[in-house]
This record gives sequence, C-alpha cells and structure tokens, in this order.
Amino acid sequence: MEHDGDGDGGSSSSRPINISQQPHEHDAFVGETSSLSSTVLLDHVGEVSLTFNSDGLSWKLLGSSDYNETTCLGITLGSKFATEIKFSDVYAAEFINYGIVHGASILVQNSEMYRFTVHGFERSKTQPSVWALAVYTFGHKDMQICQMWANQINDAIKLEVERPKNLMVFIHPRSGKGNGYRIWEMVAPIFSRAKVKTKVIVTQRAGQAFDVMQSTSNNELNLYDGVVTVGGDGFFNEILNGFLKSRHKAPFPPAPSDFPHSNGVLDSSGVNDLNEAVAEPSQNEDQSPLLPSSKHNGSQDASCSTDQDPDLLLPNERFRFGIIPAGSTDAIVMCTTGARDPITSALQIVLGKRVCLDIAQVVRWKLTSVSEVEPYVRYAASFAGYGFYGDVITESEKLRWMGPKRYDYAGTKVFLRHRSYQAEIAYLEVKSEESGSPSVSERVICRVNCKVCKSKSNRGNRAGCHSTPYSHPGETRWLKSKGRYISVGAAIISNRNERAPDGLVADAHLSDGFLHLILIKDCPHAYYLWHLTQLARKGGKPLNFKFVEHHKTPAFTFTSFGNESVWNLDGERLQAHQLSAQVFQGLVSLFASGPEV
Ligand SMILES: Nc1ncnc2c1ncn2[C@@H]1O[C@H](COP(=O)(O)OP(=O)(O)OP(=O)(O)O)[C@@H](O)[C@H]1O
Repeated sequence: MEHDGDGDGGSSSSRPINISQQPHEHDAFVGETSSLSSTVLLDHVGEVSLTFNSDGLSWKLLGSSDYNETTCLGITLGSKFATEIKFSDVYAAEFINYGIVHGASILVQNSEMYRFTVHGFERSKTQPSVWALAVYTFGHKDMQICQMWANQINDAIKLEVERPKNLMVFIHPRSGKGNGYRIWEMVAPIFSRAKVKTKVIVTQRAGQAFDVMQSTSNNELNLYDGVVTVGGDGFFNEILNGFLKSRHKAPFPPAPSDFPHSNGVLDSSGVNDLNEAVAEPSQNEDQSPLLPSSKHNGSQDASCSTDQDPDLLLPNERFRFGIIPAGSTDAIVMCTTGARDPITSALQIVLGKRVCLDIAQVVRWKLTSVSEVEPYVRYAASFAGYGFYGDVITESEKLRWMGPKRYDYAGTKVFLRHRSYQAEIAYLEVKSEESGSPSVSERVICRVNCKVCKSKSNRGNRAGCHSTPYSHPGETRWLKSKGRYISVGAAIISNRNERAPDGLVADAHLSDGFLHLILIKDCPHAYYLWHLTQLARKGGKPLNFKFVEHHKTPAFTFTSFGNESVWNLDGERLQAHQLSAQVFQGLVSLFASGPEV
C-alpha cells in the first residue's frame, strides 16, 4: 500500500510581508529585520514582549517578574517557564486565524484574536533523552502581524539546511505489538506540520522492503532525503541490506592465511572476482593474503573525499536513515536517541539531526555441491551473534505470536539448556593508539556529541567516513581464540535496551570503527547467570568476568566445528560454519542526535 503525504498541515500564508509596512503601536524594529519585536499575548501566560533574534525567539512577560524568574532564599533560579526557543529547535510555525487565547489563570479573561503557533520540543525533566512536543501560541489583534511572524519564523527555519523535505517511509504493521501503523498515525502530523513530504509504503510481507530498496535506482532515491522505517531492528536491518546490497562496493573482509576462504571483490551487481583476489601473494604467514587496497583500507587521511571512488554510492549527500521505534527491542533507536519514543524520533528526523553509524559486513562462506566457495553478504547495524544469541532468535521466531515477551520466554529456555559450541575465532589486532586502550580510558558511554565518535568521525567527510581502521598491513596481526563457547557476539553499537540500559557492550560507540567481540567461554550456569545480570546494571561496568573475552577489532573470522551454526544479524538468521566480518566506520548516517544520558 502506498500513498503520498503532501505536508499540508498548516494554513500559514506564503505571501511575504514587508515588516516595515506593518506599523503597530507595540511593534518596533531594532536595527534590521533580525531584531523584530512585538507585544503579543502568549496562550496561558499573558502579555509578553516577543523578540525575533538572530538564532531564535525570546519573550518576556510584561508587568510581572514572577514568570520571568523564580527565587529561593533570595537566590535567582531562573524562569519557571520557557522564555526562549532556538530556531534549530523549531520545526514549524503556523498562522492559525482568529480564535481564543487563554488567560494566565481562570481569573484572567480569555481573549479572541488572530494567532500564530511555534512548534518545537522540550526535554523531559526526568528523562532528558525524551523530547516532548512544545507548542507556543501567540495572539495579536492584527492579522498581518501574526502572518508576518509565522512567515519570518518559517523563513528562519528554512535556513536549517540539514532538514529533510522529502522522505520515503516504510511501515511494518505487524512489528512489535502490531502497532506499526498506529504509531505512524501518531507521528505523521509532525511531518506534515514540518512540511516534510512522505511517500508511505506499508509492507504486506517480510522481504518486501528489501526488494523495494534494492530495485529502486539511485536516480529515483535522489528525490528523497532519506528513508524512515517504522518498525524494529529487524525491519531496519532488512531495509539497510536492500539499500547496501547494490550500492556498497568493497573487498570482502580480510582473513588469516589459513582461513579457508580468501577475499574477493564484490561489485555492485553482486558478482565477485575471487580469482583476482586469490592471485595476490601472501606477504607473511600471519597476514591476510588480501588486506583491502589502500583506497579502501581507511588510512585515516584517506577519508572519502568526493573525487575518490566511494565505497558507498549514496543517492545524495543528504541521504540518511530514520527509525520510528515500533519493534520489540528497538536497540538501534535506544542507542541513537537514548529513548524508545516515537515522538522523540520523529522530532529528531524533522529537525534534521545526524549521527554516523558503523555497519558490519558479514560474509558467509558457503561450499557448494561442486566444492566451490560461494560468498553470501549481509550487513548488520547492531549485533551479530552465535550460540546463545543465535539460539534465542531461533526459539523466539517460533513464538512471534507472543509479541515482545517471546524474548523472555526464549531467553529463559535457551539459558536453561546451557549449551556450548566448539569454534575458532581469529581477529585482527590493532595498535593500541588505533583501538584506544580496551581498559578505562574508552569505557565511556556514548551520548550526544560523544567524544569518541566525534574524534573518529572527524576523519571522514559529511556523508560518513567509509573506512576500516586497519591501515598498515605490516602492522596488523591475527590473534586467535579457540574452544567451547556459550556465545560469540559481535556488537557494532552498545545495544542499549530496556533490560540493559547501558547496553550489552557499554563502550561500543556508534562510530568508533570497531566490532566489539564478546566471547563467553563455557562456564558453570551460575557464572553465566551472574554475567547476564551484570548487563542489566547501569553504569557501563566493564565485562571483567573471567570467562569473558572482549576484543575491539575491525575484522574477524569465525569457524564452527559443530552442527549448530546459526548466526543472528539484527534479528535475521544466517546459517554459517565459516564467516568473515569487518566493520565500515560511519558507513551510513541516521536522523538522530545521540542519547542525552
Ligand atoms: N508485513 C509484514 N509481515 C510479516 N513480516 C514482516 C512484514 N514486514 C516486515 N516483516 C519482517 O518482520 C521482521 C521483524 O520485524 P521488526 O524488526 O519490525 O519487529 P520485531 O522483531 O518485533 O522487533 P525487534 O527487531 O526490535 O525485536 C523483519 O525482519 C521483517 O523482514
């Protein structure tokens, strides 16, 4: 089902009004157009002096100091109410015709007049990551004054160039508790008020969104500033894979020389040139025969300038992904906004926020009946796991009818089964200044303007820094871990969720350029239970449990020796006895601003 939204949420006049032709006894210019001021009535507050500043609006209550300041024991604490809003936080202004402006209290009379509203947001006092809609309604007897204010504010917010104008929206109606469409209906007015056009596609089946993303040409996608998904992590993963499949060009992940499958080059049609790859001589026993070429290897200075062939053929530089959470876990939204709240996400999308997201490329190496190697490429944005996590997903998929509770049930069942699997993991060691010490210094929780993500992302360009951090083949070394594991997990981001508020790996940043390998060795049941309960504790505790290994790496390979070989990639299952994986730093951007806490 598809339909277009034309963003006709307001009735504001588009006719530009010359402010200087609108004289009024209370309106005054101070200097040029950026310093307009009027005396207006603010709904539920009273008469205020409203000023148009270069970066936003501010207002001051006339005739009373109570509203403007509160004091405690003689100390001024600031205003009880908002007294300003920045244009960067305003997503719409509307002229709303004649009507009631309420007085400050029931004792003060309501007035009827022309009005205009300013739509923005305010942070929740208890959970700063949660953004709530904030609407300020101002009234004035003069219609043209109100129209002029609405127009001026709209002109100011048009200067916010990072905001989307046209988006493709995919809705998974059966996601999570089956509320996908209802959640979209709840947030759609925000998009229409912000005059963001939306092309909405409601999926009828699994795989449909993948097909649409894969088959839509970049020329067609160039009409859009991004794609928004209304669903869970699995749905986002499906769309990401459909998008990247035909657009991401890069050599396959590097591998140690004894890993059975070497690298090839995947071109945009999905055809691999394995021969070319295998033909390159191995430099050294411990080296991959084929570390990516310097163009792709992400040496920090060789970040993707536009005159190079980029790894990713984006439809345009503005192109970003957005997620409105409607799933069962919503870990990506929790990591990128700090809240699992559709309104917060919608506001961050229309306000054009941006964070870069690392993406892992996972290649399953499959032997065909004629003993040829067939690579199968998938991408993951949050987590790839084998053993415990793969088993939980396998179990929980059988119980989809239960909704989000299926994860608790499946998790308990798999935990009680307490299986472990024989496997070998080889991972690229990186020099400590590249990885940062895996100890205290970078055990920093990712949040808005995260220092770790920022310093790493600065190495790239605006569209993201498509790079892998292993830069000098001579300086990389493969390390191995072999044994029985309860679980092998690769976290791309911290994977915050309601059960683990700081995430499964608290210091896995959105754009640090690393996979965080968490290897949990076979151990007594009680130890594993203790480990799981530690994840639920807030504060980013290091995973310092003796049966756990935590390695930051840009790439790893995995070989299993048992029959069970189900990997879970953001909810998708992948049969694989052998796979190799690598991370692409900041490969895609999201309309989000990062968690506040
Ligand atoms: N209309 C549909 N009917 C059935 N399945 C669908 C439909 N549209 C998408 N899917 C599939 O459903 C899978 C799960 O979707 P989604 O991630 O939204 O929900 P979830 O599993 O409840 O949430 P989470 O991934 O956050 O745990 C996706 O992998 C997607 O391929």
